[in-house]
Amino acid sequence: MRSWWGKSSSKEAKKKPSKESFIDTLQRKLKFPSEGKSSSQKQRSDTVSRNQFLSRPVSRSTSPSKHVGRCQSFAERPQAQPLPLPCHAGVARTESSLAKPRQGKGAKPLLFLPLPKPGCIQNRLDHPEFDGDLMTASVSSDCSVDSDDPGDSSQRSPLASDCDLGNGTASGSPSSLVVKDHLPITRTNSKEVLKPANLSFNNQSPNWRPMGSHVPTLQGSYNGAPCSAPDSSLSSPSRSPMRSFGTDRVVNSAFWAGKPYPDLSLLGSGQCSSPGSGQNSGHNSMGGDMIGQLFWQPSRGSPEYSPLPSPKLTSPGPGSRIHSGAVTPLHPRAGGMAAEPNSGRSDEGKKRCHRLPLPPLTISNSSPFSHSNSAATSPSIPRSPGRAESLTSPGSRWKKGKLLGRGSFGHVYVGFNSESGEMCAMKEVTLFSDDTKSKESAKQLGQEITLLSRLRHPNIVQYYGSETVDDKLYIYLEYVSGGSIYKLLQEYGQFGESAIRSYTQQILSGLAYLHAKNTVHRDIKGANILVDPNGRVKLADFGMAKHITGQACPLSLKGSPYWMAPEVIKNANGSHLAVDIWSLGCTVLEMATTKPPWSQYEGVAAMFKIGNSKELPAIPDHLSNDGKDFVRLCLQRNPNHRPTAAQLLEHRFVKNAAPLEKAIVGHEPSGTPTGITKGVNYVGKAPARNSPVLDSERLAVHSSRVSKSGFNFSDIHIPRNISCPVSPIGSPLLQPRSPQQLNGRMSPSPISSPRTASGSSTPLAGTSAAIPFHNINHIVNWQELPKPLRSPYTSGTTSHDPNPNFFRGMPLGSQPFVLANQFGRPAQGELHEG
Ligand SMILES: Nc1ncnc2c1ncn2[C@@H]1O[C@H](COP(=O)(O)OP(=O)(O)OP(=O)(O)O)[C@@H](O)[C@H]1O
Repeated sequence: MRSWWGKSSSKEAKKKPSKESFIDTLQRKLKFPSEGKSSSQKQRSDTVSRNQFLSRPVSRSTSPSKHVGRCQSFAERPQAQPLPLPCHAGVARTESSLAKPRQGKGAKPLLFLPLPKPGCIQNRLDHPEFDGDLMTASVSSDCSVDSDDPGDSSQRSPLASDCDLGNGTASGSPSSLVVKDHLPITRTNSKEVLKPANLSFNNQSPNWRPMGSHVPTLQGSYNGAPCSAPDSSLSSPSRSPMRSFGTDRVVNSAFWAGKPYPDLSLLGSGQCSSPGSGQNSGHNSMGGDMIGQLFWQPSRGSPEYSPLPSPKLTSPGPGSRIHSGAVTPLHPRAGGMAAEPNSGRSDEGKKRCHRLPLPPLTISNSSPFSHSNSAATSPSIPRSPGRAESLTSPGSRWKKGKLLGRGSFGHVYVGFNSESGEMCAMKEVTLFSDDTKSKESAKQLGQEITLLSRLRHPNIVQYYGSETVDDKLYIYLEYVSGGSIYKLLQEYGQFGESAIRSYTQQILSGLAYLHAKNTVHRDIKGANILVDPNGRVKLADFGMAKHITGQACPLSLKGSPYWMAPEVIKNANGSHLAVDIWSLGCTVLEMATTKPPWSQYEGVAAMFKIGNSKELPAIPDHLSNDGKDFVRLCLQRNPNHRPTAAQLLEHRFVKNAAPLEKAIVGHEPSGTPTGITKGVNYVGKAPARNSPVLDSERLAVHSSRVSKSGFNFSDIHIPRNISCPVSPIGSPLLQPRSPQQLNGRMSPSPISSPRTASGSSTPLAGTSAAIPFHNINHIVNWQELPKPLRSPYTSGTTSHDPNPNFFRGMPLGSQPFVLANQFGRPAQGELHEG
């Protein structure tokens, strides 16, 4: 599969010299999508980042990767230099150091995206400046994601086009679209955005600015210094003095101002791990350190590979999970000045300076993790010998843990912060140069970042932040340990109706919130809906999501075939939001039967069926009448006839859905019925506990239905012992089931892989089945589609295709020419009727 992941060493060797240019190319393409299109855009591009990138070649030329063989011991690598002595003056985070990073050798610019504090996420959402900032970013990036005002499309930026985040239908220029979507990533690499003058948050209170500037950083309105922990590229097991920079510096930093990180002086880690050290960990999916990640084949660090451990490096064993950039030297631009005291090292090019992301601060008041009471840092916490070093690490950073799953564009790992004890999901994507899929990955991830950073809802996976480290992009997300609905279906079979009701209600809740923000997910399906151990459902994978404006435009061919609405397949004009409702109906059927509708057909045939026939999919008899009615409402071919998500929340099928989360005795505030917060009906107690301040927008979204329904959980008896199809295997500490353990109902899938805890979500992600998108261009008809692209639900399908996500994320121009043939439309770019 993903040939772009696993490149041979020789390939890599060839690539390395051009790696820098690839980044250049990538950056250029991402940042200057519209170069040549208009002088103003060009000028903007120049202003934003061109100058900054001019320094790249220098640093690139000194990339350690060029000098280090993949099997070379880490200790033998050129960058394994003695750690510098602490020098606060030299490492002070100053604006000037940000704006004028050292341009010498090794001054490799990094795309640094510090993590926001969840609290600041909240703050940001509560601040109108946030929207303004997004707006600014949108304008400067030609991104259609403009207004962030939930439910108020009237306030959307007039400059926003109706083009997809990833499609750019308005422009009609695939290339430009791709570039636009890269903005959130690439802009962060611009030193321009680091200048206070460009900051949208200058007027923010100091208490809000630091972390709150993170997301805007993604949007290009960066304010303050990056906040990630500095680290050293040196993988000395002993703590580096430079990592113990004084708290005063941190406290004085504008970036850190107001940030409740008294332990900032502990940033950085003295932990050393080798690229192969992860092997010592039974559940460590990523052996080695960040260097290993960065300069070894990405796949080598994953559990499915066997990286050679460096004999010269300490292998902390189970605790040797990789720091996010734990051994990556700080880059001066990435606030790396903090760890580049004297630049005394002669070989600056060997420094891979970037700061590590901070963990998300505790969102929930009830979170067992807090920085003042961190279990992870408690000396009373028993630690295995292998973890001791890890846990005593001073760094507040994420360590890459086991592999959770693989998607089309990257791997998702558990991230663990040994300082706070918190976990996250780290989505890692390697950005190779002139690789079509790499660009597509970056684009999609950029979209995902852009959208996710604006969302905050208990039924939507929370975005924490992102950063780019060399050729890898990391997105830090709320960790939802139960896995996807798809995976649960594969492992446990169809859901009972109570679970379906509850899940559907929660999906609707998330969709209602999303749609109120004029955002359509466009890829609702079981594989993109995660479940936590309490049965709380979270919408995930916003790579296909799109913010829509009022302008009408043909629907883009985006999504997963079996869940695609007819109007999408037919490229008809229609309500964009309604496509999610159709997909939800398909997902309900998926939960009820383990398969989406029309799964008896292979992909394109199914699409043809969906798009051209008048048939409705079969609804299982065992579904209640309410359930059947709900599905029928969702699967109305005329999108205008489909109820909205908010309306569907009033449907009997979901209205009385029982929460699956068990009550925690003594934790509920008196007088507040479980699941009800300020009149907002949620399944579970997430809003009350996980969101100190509920979004007014969310309240607005749901209050109407609550008032209409007058429903109160206290009015009914809610069984607490509902069988919850939540898989404990989602726990990062548990091993996935072996194929033999799976019952006969399930079709083989990557989830059976002993190396993958959760199912890969797309056939393209299959180990050997993935087809680079550009290769799909050569496919001329369905029969030529490789097996993995065929329906995973039909009998003749090979087993390694867990998800019929055939055309998901296809670059423009590569989208179903097959469909073009089928539907008589031109086979290029977006397929528009007429
Ligand atoms: N926040 C999360 N918490 C727990 N697991 C997650 C999380 N995000 C993703 N995963 C796991 O990683 C797998 C791949 O993630 P995801 O689908 O988001 O990647 P992707 O590259 O966007 O894939 P695709 O775009 O093909 O759907 C998922 O199937 C899921 O099992």
